[in-house]
Amino acid sequence: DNGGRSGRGGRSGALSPSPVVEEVQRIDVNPPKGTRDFPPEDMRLRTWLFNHFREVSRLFGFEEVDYPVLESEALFIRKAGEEIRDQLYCFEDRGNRRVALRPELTPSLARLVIQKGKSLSLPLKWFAIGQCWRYERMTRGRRREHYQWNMDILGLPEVTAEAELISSIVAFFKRIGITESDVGFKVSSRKVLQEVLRCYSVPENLFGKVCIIIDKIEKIPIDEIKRELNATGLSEEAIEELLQVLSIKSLTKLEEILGGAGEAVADLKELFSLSEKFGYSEWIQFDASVVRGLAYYTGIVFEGFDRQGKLRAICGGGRYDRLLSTFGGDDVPACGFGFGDAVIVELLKEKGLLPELNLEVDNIVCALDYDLQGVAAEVATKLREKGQSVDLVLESKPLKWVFKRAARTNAQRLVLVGNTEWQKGMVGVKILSSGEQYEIKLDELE
Ligand SMILES: OCc1cccc(Br)n1
Repeated sequence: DNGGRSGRGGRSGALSPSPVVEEVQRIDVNPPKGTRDFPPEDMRLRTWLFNHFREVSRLFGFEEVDYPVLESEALFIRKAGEEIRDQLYCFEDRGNRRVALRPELTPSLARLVIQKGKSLSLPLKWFAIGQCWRYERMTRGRRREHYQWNMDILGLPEVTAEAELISSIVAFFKRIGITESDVGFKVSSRKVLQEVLRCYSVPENLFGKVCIIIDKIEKIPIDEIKRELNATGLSEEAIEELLQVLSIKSLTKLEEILGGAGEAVADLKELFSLSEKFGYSEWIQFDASVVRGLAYYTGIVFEGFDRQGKLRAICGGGRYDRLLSTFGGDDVPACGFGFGDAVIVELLKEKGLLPELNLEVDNIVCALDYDLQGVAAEVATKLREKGQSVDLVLESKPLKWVFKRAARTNAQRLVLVGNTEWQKGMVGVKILSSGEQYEIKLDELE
């Protein structure tokens, strides 16, 4: 069915009017609230960003993995009061199963590692770039989906794993022109909190909840923080001491307060020493107030921030040694990070570092007469088999139109198939940047 279009060489694209035109209500052509389309120019930037994510992951010897966007809701039900839980994009499917669009990738990784069990050889280094979802009341007009790059190392209890992960993020920043004067990493350890809470014999099961409250320290008033901490059962004294410790910005000071025997100080000292060896010590700073907003972190935590303080956290991660056992699996030491696709673009805009990405095509091939459409297809196929991209004009168009399209698509070369030349087995070529033009035998066309 040619859709009512006229025959060969006729005006293409014109549909013969249907006999009865019923009034069709126009659908909402915007994507659902909080979601984005990626038209070509936006997709070029996303592809550019993801290619850097992938190249860094390759340089660090990580293997790519992925999981379903849809997971069992149970994977994300944690009782620590996390925002990610309150905003879970969950529903009951037609089989009456409780399911959710993943709000993060780490629980899926844990699920797959448990599923694979002993067949996996540790340590494993996996990376993923996946779309993650949250259902937030649109009052705040924030997005409901973003793409996250995750890198995770499982099976390594040593702090070298965290040091390697931060190194990979630094490598990414450097590739796109971001320096340590633009961004830094605030680094701490949840063991700092643990050691303080232990002094006040706070039960371990409160640990996640306390962390989630403290993660809000810069987002809600301090009195609200104290009230919520109090509501978990912490004494006034414990709360005061906790807030004191959280304001510490130097490891030396931390050691004075906690003593030198604890794991928190030892881990952090080792990380800062490794950062010298990795060559990114200028990028990181100790900041005891960093706890991150996910309940399952158990050790070192870190977050990338813009030094101008204009943007939300760029990325974040840490150690989560106990996550697998919360799903009934055997614990495996683990650490990883998530890096969203939105804040980084805001940062690149701020810094004037957005790349110029234009559509590029090597050739535009056009038959000057519709009878030569087959020959044009032959030319296009030959060039494509040589690895050259070809925008083949699939209809009869005036040369003016072809030149206009060549300019818009930034075609490097125009190949014209015309009767005169084709009688001699030749095609016409025009190099669009220089204007140089010549005839050439088809089998000599490179
Ligand atoms: O960073 C939290 C988050 C999770 C899912 C989707 C979006 Br947008 N943001």
